[in-house]
Amino acid sequence: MLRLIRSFRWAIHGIGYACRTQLNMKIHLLAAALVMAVGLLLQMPPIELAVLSITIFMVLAAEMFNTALEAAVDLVTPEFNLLAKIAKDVAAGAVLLTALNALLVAYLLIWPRLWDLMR
Ligand SMILES: Nc1ncnc2c1ncn2[C@@H]1O[C@H](COP(=O)(O)OP(=O)(O)OP(=O)(O)O)[C@@H](O)[C@H]1O
Repeated sequence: MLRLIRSFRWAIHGIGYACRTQLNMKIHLLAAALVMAVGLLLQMPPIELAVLSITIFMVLAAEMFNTALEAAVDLVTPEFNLLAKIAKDVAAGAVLLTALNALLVAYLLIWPRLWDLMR
C-alpha cells in the first residue's frame, strides 16, 4: 500500500515538473480548461464531454511522453546526433497529431453549437 502511495507521489511529481517547465504543457492546459468550460456552458451531453475529456488527456499525455523522451535523449546524447534528432522530432510529431485531433474534435462538437447560438 505504501509503495502504491509512493508511486502516486512520483507520478504527481512528474505531472508537476511537466506543468512547471514546459510552455506547451501550460498552453495545452489553458486550452483544455477553456474547451471544458465552453462545453459545460453549452450544456453538451455527457458523451460529448467524455469525448472532449479523452481528447484533452491524449494531448496532455502525449506532451508528457515527449518531455520524458527529451530528458532521456539529453541524458544519453547531449551533443548533436541524428538519432537524437529523429527521436525528438518523431515525439514532437506525435504531440502535433494529438493537437490536430483535438482541433478536429472541437470543430465537430463545439463549432456547430456556437454557430447555432450566433445565428
Ligand atoms: N541532441 C540532439 N541532436 C540532434 N538534434 C537535436 C538534439 N537535441 C535537439 N535537437 C533538435 O532540436 C529540436 C528541439 O529540441 P529540444 O530538445 O530543444 O526540444 P523543444 O522542442 O525545444 O522542446 P522544449 O522546448 O520543450 O524543451 C528537436 O526536435 C531536434 O530536431
